[in-house]
Amino acid sequence: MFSPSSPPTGLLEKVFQYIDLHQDEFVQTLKEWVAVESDSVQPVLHLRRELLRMTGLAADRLRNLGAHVDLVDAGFQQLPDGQSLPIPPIILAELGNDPKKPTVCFYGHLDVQPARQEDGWVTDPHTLTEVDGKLYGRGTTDNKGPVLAWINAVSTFRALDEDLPVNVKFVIEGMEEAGSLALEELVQKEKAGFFSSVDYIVISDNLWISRRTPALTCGTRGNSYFMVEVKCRDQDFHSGTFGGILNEPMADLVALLGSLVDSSGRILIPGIYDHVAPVTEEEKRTYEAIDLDLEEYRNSSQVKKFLFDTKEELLMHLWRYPSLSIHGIEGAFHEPGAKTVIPGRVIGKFSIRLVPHMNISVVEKQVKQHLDYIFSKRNSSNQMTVSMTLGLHPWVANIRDNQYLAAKRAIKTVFGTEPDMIRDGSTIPIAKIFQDTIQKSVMMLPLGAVDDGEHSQKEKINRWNYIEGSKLFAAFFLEMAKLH
Ligand SMILES: Cn1cncc1C[C@H](NC(=O)CCN)C(=O)O
Ligand SMILES: [Zn+2]
Ligand SMILES: [Zn+2]
Repeated sequence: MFSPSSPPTGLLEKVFQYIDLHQDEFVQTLKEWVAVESDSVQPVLHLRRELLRMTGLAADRLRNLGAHVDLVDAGFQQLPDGQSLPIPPIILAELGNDPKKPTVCFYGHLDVQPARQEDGWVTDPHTLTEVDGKLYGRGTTDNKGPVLAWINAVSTFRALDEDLPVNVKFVIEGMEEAGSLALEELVQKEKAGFFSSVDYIVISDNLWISRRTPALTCGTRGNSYFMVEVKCRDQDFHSGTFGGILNEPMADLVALLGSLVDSSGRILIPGIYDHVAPVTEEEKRTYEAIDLDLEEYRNSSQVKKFLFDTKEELLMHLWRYPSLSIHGIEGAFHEPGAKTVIPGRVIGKFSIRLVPHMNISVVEKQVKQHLDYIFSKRNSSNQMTVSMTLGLHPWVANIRDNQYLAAKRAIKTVFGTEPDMIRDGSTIPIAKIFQDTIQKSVMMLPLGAVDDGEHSQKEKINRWNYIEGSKLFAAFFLEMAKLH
């Protein structure tokens, strides 16, 4: 009798064997992809050319699988300085359209964060380098490795001349790290087209909370990003000739930023916690079950002390409570040395991570009211302007959906364990957009380990995660077919 935890038999065994035998080829393709500096963050033409080249490589790979590939023109990005740069086309691809099978659509991105060896990489960030089973390189875990793992899973069925258990679609973009420019518009435009036959969406663009235990992600926080400008005049002053007779913009701004959050992490904006969903007993138990060694996590993060001492408190403050972070000050003097300047105009930047059931426009009002109040108390003659430049909703999965069940079974088969049911403190804006626009089930199925270092120096994916992850996607296809 079949049980999900029994060893793989028949087709699945053949698939796993094929993936094990061909793992060096899979790593080689990842190496070729990592070699392309597809940085979407720095707005320069030569990097946009690299992004175009990366898109071409992925499109070729998909065509070799037998997929029908559309490269959808995404127009241009307008830069603040009036220049414009091309946005790489978005790949819409499909393989199979058997009405008897479910259609699973994978979303991933080919662009990466900037990386320079001088920033503290041991190896060249664009030369995939294996050390002790760790594949170092920019984009290995975010997100080229997971995109290729999905492709490896599909290609294995093709290579074995086996029927694909599901119809597969791909949405692969090249501007995720720059805010998924043009993607929302495309999703809306293709709602009744490309997406009309999609039953499920899978995103693999976050990490486990553990180094060994796989995870399924059930929700992410949103974000609201604020800029607060304090202006005296457009030019800087000399503190020797103006110091003592001005309301200094930096003094105002530091007071404003200092009024936002206290040293225990509590946000000081009145009313901000009003709509945060209360914690239920059932929810509490989900944090207890998660595989997290607090000391190991703390040490590997090189932090002396976190704000919370228990695993449950820590996870709740990462995943289900809002947090406020101060990111930077534009216009401030920040270089080394002792310049005696009074900046004439400065912009403070901070953001509030949002959770259910916070309301973005309510948060915006509360922040503006609070800053108005603090500023008015200072009696400053400067001008303050507050704007919310980004409002991203939190996302919550429907974990009772079939695809979560299929993923759990596939994880059990490949890893022999139940997944950690996790949330993620950061935001993948497209998840909520997919859910709201095409109204189909969205699942986040991460492959990478907690210590992969996405966006950081020495980014890596473990060979084990990459190869077992390819198996996981293949097993997931088979479980989906069974459930349909
Ligand atoms: C750009 N931006 C501004 N507010 C939120 C974001 C998205 C960003 N997303 C990630 O990092 C993906 C992690 N897998 C974040 O959450 O900061
Ligand atoms: Zn990513
Ligand atoms: Zn990223």
